[in-house]
Amino acid sequence: MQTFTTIADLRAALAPHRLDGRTIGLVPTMGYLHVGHMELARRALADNDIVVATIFVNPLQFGANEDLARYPRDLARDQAMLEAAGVHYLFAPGVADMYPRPMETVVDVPTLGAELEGSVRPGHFAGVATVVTKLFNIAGPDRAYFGEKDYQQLAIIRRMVADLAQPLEVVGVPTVREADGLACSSRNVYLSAEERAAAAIVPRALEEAERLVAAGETDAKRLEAAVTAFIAAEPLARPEVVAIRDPDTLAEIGSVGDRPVLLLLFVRFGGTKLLDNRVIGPKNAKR
Ligand SMILES: Nc1ncnc2c1ncn2[C@@H]1O[C@H](COP(=O)(O)OP(=O)(O)OP(=O)(O)O)[C@@H](O)[C@H]1O
Ligand SMILES: CC(C)(CO)[C@@H](O)C(=O)[O-]
Ligand code: BAL
Repeated sequence: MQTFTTIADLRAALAPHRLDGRTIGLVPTMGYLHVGHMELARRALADNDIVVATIFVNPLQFGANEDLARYPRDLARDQAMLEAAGVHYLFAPGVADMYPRPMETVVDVPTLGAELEGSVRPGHFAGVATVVTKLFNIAGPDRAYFGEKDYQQLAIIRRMVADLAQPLEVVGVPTVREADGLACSSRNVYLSAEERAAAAIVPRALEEAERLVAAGETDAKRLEAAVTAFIAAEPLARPEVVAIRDPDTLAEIGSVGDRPVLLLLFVRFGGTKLLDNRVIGPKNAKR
């Protein structure tokens, strides 16, 4: 595997592959890799001739009081994991490589980006949409891989690709979990031992919601309230977003049980945010 830090070097390496008609899969990440990221890489390797992973902790998507400076980083370990998996190229630019000047041009997502996680992270999804567009422009992939764990992010990227006719396929990859059900996440390392044990409440809340719907709950607001109370019963957990939405449009919906609905959770443990979600209903029946 070759690692590049400049846009020009990555483009030079990919140009001959494109000329020879090889397909390129892109796996964008912020690094500190775990088995969830490696599942994206595995899928990309299965579908494409050449796979490019990217590691960039993107300042544009962090709010002023967020964890940009302390975001976990370990490039040598990440390189070894990607190399062992068979990834062909790693693009790991510095901030000056990606943003040599302040960005004048950005991709905004004013409606989808303002709700749910966006309501507690203003500007976050515009930062994501902008960097992902730039990574697409740099690598020119045929397919790009994103985790379903970041459901709103995946929905926004799908919408962006459609709205802007970006010439690639977006592939969503199911969430990889720890033994107790907690979704793998780079930020899990921030959790204290007590918080890590308590965090199992998050996937259990998804199970609880599924149980309530199976038991006949039909009202979205009542279900949100019940799930919020279930999470809040764990003293270390602060539920910030508990929302039932349309799985495709993320629009609010009133009733559950008659069609698949998205349950999206954003829960804080101390200073750490954890995300999870599940599509509940007929669409999810075989999961
Ligand atoms: N458990 C997981 N299963 C599948 N994909 C995942 C998982 N965790 C993250 N991803 C995906 O990996 C890509 C890169 O995510 P990122 O580097 O932000 O990792 P992360 O673990 O989500 O980090 P954070 O803890 O900062 O949210 C995203 O598309 C994300 O959805
Ligand atoms: C897609 C992404 C790499 C853009 O910075 C980031 O938001 C992430 O890791 O999910
Ligand atoms: N995993 C999404 C990237 C972020 O939280 O900034």
